Amino acid sequence: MIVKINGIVTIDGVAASGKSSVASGVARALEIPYLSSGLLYRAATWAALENGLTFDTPEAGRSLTALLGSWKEGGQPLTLRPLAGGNQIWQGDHDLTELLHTAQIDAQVSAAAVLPELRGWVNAELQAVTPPFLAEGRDMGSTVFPQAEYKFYLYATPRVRAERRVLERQQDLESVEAALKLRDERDARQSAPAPDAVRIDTGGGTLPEIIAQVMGHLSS
Ligand SMILES: Nc1ncnc2c1ncn2[C@@H]1O[C@H](COP(=O)(O)OP(=O)(O)OP(=O)(O)O)[C@@H](O)[C@H]1O
Ligand SMILES: Nc1ccn([C@H]2C[C@H](O)[C@@H](COP(=O)(O)O)O2)c(=O)n1
Repeated sequence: MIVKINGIVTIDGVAASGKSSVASGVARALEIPYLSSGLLYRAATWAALENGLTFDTPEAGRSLTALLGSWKEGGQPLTLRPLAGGNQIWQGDHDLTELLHTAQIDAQVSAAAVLPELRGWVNAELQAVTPPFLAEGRDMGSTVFPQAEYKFYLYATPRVRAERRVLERQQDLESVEAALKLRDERDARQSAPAPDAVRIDTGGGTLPEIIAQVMGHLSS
């Protein structure tokens, strides 16, 4: 059965719960783009670190958004390319995507994402996109697109998520699990999923099965 979406689908969830992988699979099946809000937060964190900005001063948020604004004015904006196979972030003609999934960015991104000015910048970037699309992150169905047609929330135990992550990165299981728990705790202080989202435990199936579960809700 072909499912047609004209509006917005949101997928929120905890770190490494499978948001991007599930979003990519569902977006491909629906033939619509998906937008990774986490990638925008990661890119802004990278920009701050590259330019010696810190996140713990009263002017941190303004300094960071001023930097992003100056890049835009200079014709080198951070740009999200919402490719269905995997989102990319470019600055001018440089693809930054590979630089954004490091342990250093993982450790710093929650501190950047707490800044209201940065949250406003990310939300405005996403809200400028014309539907249909799928948006994934932490607060897509609650704050950014409360009007979404369909909302999902993905979760899994820290151990399941850490076991998956160590397959992608050269790190040991215990430290990955500890870092995920810390990021969960920090992220939960600044963003909450929509209470009306369908909750899916991604530990309960393979990736194709979880994608099929989401598709089942969209077609019913
Ligand atoms: N059943 C499953 N559901 C979702 N992801 C799975 C599943 N099984 C394995 N994975 C794997 O889990 C890993 C983490 O997924 P992904 O990067 O999509 O998560 P994420 O929530 O977007 O992460 P982050 O919050 O760090 O950006 C990927 O390697 C993905 O292939
Ligand atoms: N809607 C969002 C999306 C992301 N963040 C922050 C918090 C995350 O730790 C970080 C990286 O996101 P991920 O790649 O893990 O999806 O970005 C947020 O606060 N709100």
